[in-house]
Amino acid sequence: FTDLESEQIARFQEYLRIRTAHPSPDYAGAAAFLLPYAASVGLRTTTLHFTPCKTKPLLLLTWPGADPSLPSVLLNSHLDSVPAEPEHWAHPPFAAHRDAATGRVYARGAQDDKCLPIQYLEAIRGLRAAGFAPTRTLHISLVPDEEIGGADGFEKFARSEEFRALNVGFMLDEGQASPTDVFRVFYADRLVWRLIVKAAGPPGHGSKMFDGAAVDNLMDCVETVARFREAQFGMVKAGERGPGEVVSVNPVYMKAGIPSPTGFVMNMQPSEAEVGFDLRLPPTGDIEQIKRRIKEEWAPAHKNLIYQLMQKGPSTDVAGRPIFTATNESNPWWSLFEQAIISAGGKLSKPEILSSTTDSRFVRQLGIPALGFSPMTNTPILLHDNNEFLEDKVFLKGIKVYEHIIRALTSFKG
Ligand SMILES: CSCC[C@H](NC=O)C(=O)O
Ligand SMILES: [Zn+2]
Ligand SMILES: [Zn+2]
Repeated sequence: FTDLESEQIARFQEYLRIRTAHPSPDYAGAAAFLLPYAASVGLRTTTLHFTPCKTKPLLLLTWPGADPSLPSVLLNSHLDSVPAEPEHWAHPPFAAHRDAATGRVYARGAQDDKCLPIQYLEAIRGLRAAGFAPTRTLHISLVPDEEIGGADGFEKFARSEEFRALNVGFMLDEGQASPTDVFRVFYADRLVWRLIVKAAGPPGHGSKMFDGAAVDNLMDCVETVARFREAQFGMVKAGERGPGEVVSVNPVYMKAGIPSPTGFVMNMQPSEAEVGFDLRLPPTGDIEQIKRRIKEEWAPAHKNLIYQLMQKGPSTDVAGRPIFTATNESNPWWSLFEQAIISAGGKLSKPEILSSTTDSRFVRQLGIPALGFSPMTNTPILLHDNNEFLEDKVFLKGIKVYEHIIRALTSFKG
């Protein structure tokens, strides 16, 4: 590695060592690292707050363009990470250990998405060194709380006067790693719903066989949902649909039983039981059809089941259309992005729907085009997983890719 490359890897490790994982992300630590860093590459910095306690900063970094009248380009990244269970990791999740043999940097957030701000800032450093000056203004937003839904983060930001004033024409946000040598890009997120089903039934002796116990009723629900899930997953396994193109429904918690000092009472069948599902639909998915299914098949009242269905985030854009970004000639930003990847020597896969959810949805909802992209090829998908890592060479290559992307997007005069 060159001296610069070694420094870039060290900066990545330094950021990974700041504990920005939930449930108590060190946002102050992240800001104390990122703000002077951004200033050192010549960016203007601002800190916004959308909570009264001011514990959730949103950092805004700006590289002014020669023509501030043109809509700007926004690069986004969330500051927070999901928690890690250190006992299941080969290396401590906040040590950012670099394995000398493989170059893998292990840390919570290595892929999701703490590589991004370092790559953005180092790309800007590289472009400045090459004498490049943007025509359009470039903004970077570093936002809190994406992993918990963004209510105090991008959701409030997107509704703010400060956001409107940025006059954003296009946004790039996180994507997902690619196990092959082809870059992946995402033009939509799925819609997020939460489903809670509660069962009731007569209690009874643990030894008694009878119909209609609460757990019996709940199992009916879980089995019906499992059959639907198998059919959806089957289409993914068969390669007929991408993972973002089907409805996913996964049980995420189950609750039943009568607690006792040593655990649960073992010889009583409880009168209540409950299950929670994470439910996701493609942006064009038919929620009315799913609602009918829940009412008639998954949680019918005649089986003593009641349910709550809650939507998390928007289901259409401000004009009432499904939320996705065009990936054809109708969207000039798409062509610029595609060309930038080619000029960086990369190949791009067919645009996909992301199976999970990002802050992009708040921007797309406003009718502003946004793509999900994380430049990580030949990398296993380890977001939210144990032993999350990113290889140093892949990380460094990403910096070069962003140089091409930033150059192309901020030079667009159309
Ligand atoms: C309710 S929005 C939740 C956002 C979250 N994002 C990343 O994992 C997700 O579950 O996809
Ligand atoms: Zn993420
Ligand atoms: Zn995540």
